[in-house]
Amino acid sequence: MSEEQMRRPDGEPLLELSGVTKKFEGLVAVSDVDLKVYPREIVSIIGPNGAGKTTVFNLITGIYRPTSGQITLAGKSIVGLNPDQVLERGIARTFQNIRLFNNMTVLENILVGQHSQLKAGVLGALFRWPSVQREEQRARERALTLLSFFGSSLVDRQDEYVVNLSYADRRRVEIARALAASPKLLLLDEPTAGMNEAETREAVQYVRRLRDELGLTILLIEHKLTVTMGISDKIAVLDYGRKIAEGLPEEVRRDKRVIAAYLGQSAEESEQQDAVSEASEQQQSGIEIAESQEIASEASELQEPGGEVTGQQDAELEASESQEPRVSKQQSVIQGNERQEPATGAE
Ligand SMILES: Nc1ncnc2c1ncn2[C@@H]1O[C@H](COP(=O)(O)OP(=O)(O)OP(=O)(O)O)[C@@H](O)[C@H]1O
Repeated sequence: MSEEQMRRPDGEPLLELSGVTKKFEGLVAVSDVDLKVYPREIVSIIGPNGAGKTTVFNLITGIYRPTSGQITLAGKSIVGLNPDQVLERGIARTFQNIRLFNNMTVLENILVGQHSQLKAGVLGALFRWPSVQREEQRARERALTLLSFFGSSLVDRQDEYVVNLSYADRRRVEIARALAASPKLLLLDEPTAGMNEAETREAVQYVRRLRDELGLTILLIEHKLTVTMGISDKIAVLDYGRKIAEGLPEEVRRDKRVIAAYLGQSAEESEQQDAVSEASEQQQSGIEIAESQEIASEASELQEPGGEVTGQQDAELEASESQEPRVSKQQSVIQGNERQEPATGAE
């Protein structure tokens, strides 16, 4: 029995990608990727900017349709489903750039997430039939239960406009909204982006609790390697759209192809770019964190001795995560094009 078979969790994969390829005209964004995610696993996808991570998320969630290959959830194909249908099947996600309704309250945002599960029709909502009122009451109670997963502070702020929340709180609300759809599989796109060290530590804990207490299976994209290494059962590494490595965090950390994929520039260049990118991220989120503290602490976390990866290599690895995309022109296309290819009906 191979090592992979020995440590493979029991049962069938919840999510399986087989030979998935996505081409955008001349560009192969994702190339022949295989990935199995078993129930209750936390699996991370990492890779340099432009490696294809977000495209994989967009393929799984029906924003894009694979050029070729198969994607199954619990053994059934989800290729060709649109994003709402994928959500109904049990895959919810959060976004790298938080997508909440800023002019709605915390509670209202969660209620929107439950919308697809409510039965009240237009007439019922208009005339406020008792059955509708009862359903609304249940939805509110459930929304509060979901918020309480993150402690009492968000429950206390349920009537606050989302725009007034800290960046970390908005990320929590976004996860609570994703949970409102009762997913089996949760896709988290950079769940700790823009967070300070303490918030990041807390986020790591609640990602674990999502699995341990709610039984969710989690696939995440995360740029902070300290987070990924600490939290993942398995890590898949993409580079130029190809999966170049997959395995336990320790295996991936020592993989020569992975190190080579990350080490494209000098540590000094990387650190400068990292500082600029961290600063703009913090500014956008409105969080005032001493950028130097963040960088210093990231660097010190990465200075653990041992293994084939030296402290410097590791710092370079971390720093290079924030470099500009390799294909910056195309990168700008992503933002505008993300929804330009709505998937058609189910296959
Ligand atoms: N809609 C699109 N049209 C054309 N090219 C695209 C589109 N979406 C993504 N790409 C290209 O596909 C490649 C992979 O992009 P993707 O956003 O998936 O990478 P990533 O690993 O998520 O990067 P990052 O870490 O910077 O978010 C990039 O070269 C990108 O420019």
